[in-house]
Amino acid sequence: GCLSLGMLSAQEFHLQPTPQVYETLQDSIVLPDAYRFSADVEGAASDAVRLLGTLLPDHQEKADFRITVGVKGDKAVRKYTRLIPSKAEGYYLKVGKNEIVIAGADARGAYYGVQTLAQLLTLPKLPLVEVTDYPDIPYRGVVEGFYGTPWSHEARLCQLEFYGRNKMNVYLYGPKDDPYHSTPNWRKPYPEREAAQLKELVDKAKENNVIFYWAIHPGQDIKWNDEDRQNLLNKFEKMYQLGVRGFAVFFDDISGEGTKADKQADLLNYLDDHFVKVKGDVEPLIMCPTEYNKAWSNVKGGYLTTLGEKLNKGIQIMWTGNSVIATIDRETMDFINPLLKRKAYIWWNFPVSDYVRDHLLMGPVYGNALDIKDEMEGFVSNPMEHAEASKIALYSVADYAWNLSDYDSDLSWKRAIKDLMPQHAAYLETFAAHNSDLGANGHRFRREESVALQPALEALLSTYEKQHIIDEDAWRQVNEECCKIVTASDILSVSQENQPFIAEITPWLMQFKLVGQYGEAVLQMMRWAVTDKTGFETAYEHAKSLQLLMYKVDTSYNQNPYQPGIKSGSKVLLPTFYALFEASVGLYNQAYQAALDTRAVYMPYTWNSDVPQLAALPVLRKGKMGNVSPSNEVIRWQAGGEALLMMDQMRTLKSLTVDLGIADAPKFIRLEITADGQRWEAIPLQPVNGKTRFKAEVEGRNVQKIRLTNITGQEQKVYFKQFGFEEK
Ligand SMILES: CNC(=O)C[C@@H]1[C@H](O)[C@H](O)[C@@H](CO)N1CCCc1ccc(F)cc1
Repeated sequence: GCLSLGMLSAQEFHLQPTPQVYETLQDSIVLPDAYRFSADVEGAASDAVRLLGTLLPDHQEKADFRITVGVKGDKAVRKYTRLIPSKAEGYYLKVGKNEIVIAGADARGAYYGVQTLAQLLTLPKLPLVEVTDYPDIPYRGVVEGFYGTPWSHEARLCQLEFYGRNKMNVYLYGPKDDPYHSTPNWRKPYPEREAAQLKELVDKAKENNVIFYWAIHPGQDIKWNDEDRQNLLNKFEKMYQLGVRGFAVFFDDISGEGTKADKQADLLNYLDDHFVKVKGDVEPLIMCPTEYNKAWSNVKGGYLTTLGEKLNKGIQIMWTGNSVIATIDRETMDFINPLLKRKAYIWWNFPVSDYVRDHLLMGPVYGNALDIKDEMEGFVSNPMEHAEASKIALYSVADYAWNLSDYDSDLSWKRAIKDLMPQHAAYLETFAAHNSDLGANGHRFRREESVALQPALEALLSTYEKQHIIDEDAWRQVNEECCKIVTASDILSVSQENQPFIAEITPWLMQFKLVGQYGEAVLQMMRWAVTDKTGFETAYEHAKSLQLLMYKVDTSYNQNPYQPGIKSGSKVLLPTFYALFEASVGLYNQAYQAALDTRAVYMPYTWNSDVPQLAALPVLRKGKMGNVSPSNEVIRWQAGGEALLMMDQMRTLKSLTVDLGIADAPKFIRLEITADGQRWEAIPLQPVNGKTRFKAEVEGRNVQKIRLTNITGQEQKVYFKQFGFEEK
């Protein structure tokens, strides 16, 4: 089931999301078990009244403590009218000595007022407060819009309750890999079981005051004719019958006919005029454009301006920012809003990790501007396929979107962790602090990692590498953290506090523990490198065994075809331990005229390129296989640009495959190999699947380097879908 807010003590208490105006008076009360209730029960505040009923014991008529709930205009709250903010979803909340008042600007505002009261009721004593509150951004929430395994039904039910508590008011259902959402089965109605589950989600969303939008992704094969327009209308009608009252059309990640702006606009306007306006009880349409970020847009081509001019004013248009994965600032909004002739509705691609599937993004939500609350129509987060793990970022997205100017990314992150696991928050914070970066990736989007420990790690490494001495204070801090890492990993892995969450992150907990143990072993190696030969050798063997164990975890779990494996502490922690390992072995070899292998990571392949987007891609090795991680970005490969795969020594190949997402790759890209680094030999690319995949005949060839060069004399735009080889 879903988890409720854990007990919080008063001094650390903070309302979530941060209210606009919030005054705690010095005193507090104990809520009496009898109170008089006045509300227009059948009125607009019915959701608020229902939620309040779940929070408070049954009330009795005769009592002097009064609880009043209503919406502006209700008789019950008439005398508070001027205290109610005149902002959509706003509310006034007062806890007084003998009364509680919740007066909403509208129904959802009253509901949010009760959600805030619900947080106050978790305190040991109910503080006297006055809250005047309302959201900065009109639409706040989540778009389930990622590639990969869609969230489970249970996970979605839990998410909706989380959104209700955190005042998120939208959930857009648009999982890229749901066949009935996208090409070609968008035309088909859901089978009975899925339909029943969607109906349950719609009901759960309503219960939590979340608008459930069902999105359709027809663009890859839609025909611009009456038949397909009717197909789309029919599907929307089916979803309407399931209770859906919010609809979206996503035209992202498509090619061909479906990308035409005027056709898209005609379709959306038709749906607006003949479905939304006819039904009368459906939210304004949302659309995601094909050019959904600045890097991919061609303003002169007129796609965005055509949408801006042609789309009915009420239709909301999504935007991911200056690139696919980007933080949002004023410059971003100043670019797009004039083109769309309306405020863009931000689709924020974080913490989505479908392009770095071996990493978890558990760090703070930071980098979005705090002064752009009037520039956005909506702000929704595209999360990870790990629903519970995404809640850390989603909690802070809710916090940011409700009140931008008071947002503090680090405080919000700490609160998000406490909200997810109240009892084991300290352990979860240790885990989240070191599992936050994405690793090298085609979008070149990175996050900070191990922030608090960085100074000690840097001091320890630089002192040791430069002066061959141990900075004792740094050594102690790092050793303490390694101990915490091992402890936290074990305690979290058996925690009963949120089992679905632990199930999602267990492989990463295993890896994280090994990183901590590896750190401990390396710290011992440093300690004994020149003082205790036997002690060093034991620690060295232990470190080597832990390296192998980390490799085993990374090649056994999460073996998806995109970014397989399990990475933990990959940006700062582990690289520092690798460097300390190599330095200490170097010192030992010198001290004892030994020749231990200093290499920490056995990575025989190196990849680099003068094509910036290619240079950013990580190279992976698994057994005899090597490949460069695919890039989801369109690669702009300049004339003469080249990419090099270098082996640490001569190696004999068995096979080599290339897929650049274009059918005539051999015309653009030359593939060459060399055994001695001097003489290069071009190897022809032979089509494999009659589409965009090619193989090079390298069976038995001795190779030290492989080179790919753009030989067309001009820039080429290609995808880097696959570059892999196998050794004999
Ligand atoms: C607003 N819509 C999107 O952001 C679309 C997609 C999905 O939502 C995905 O979750 C997200 C981040 O990976 N986007 C990346 C797109 C990559 C991509 C790049 C080049 C391609 F050829 C295909 C896909």
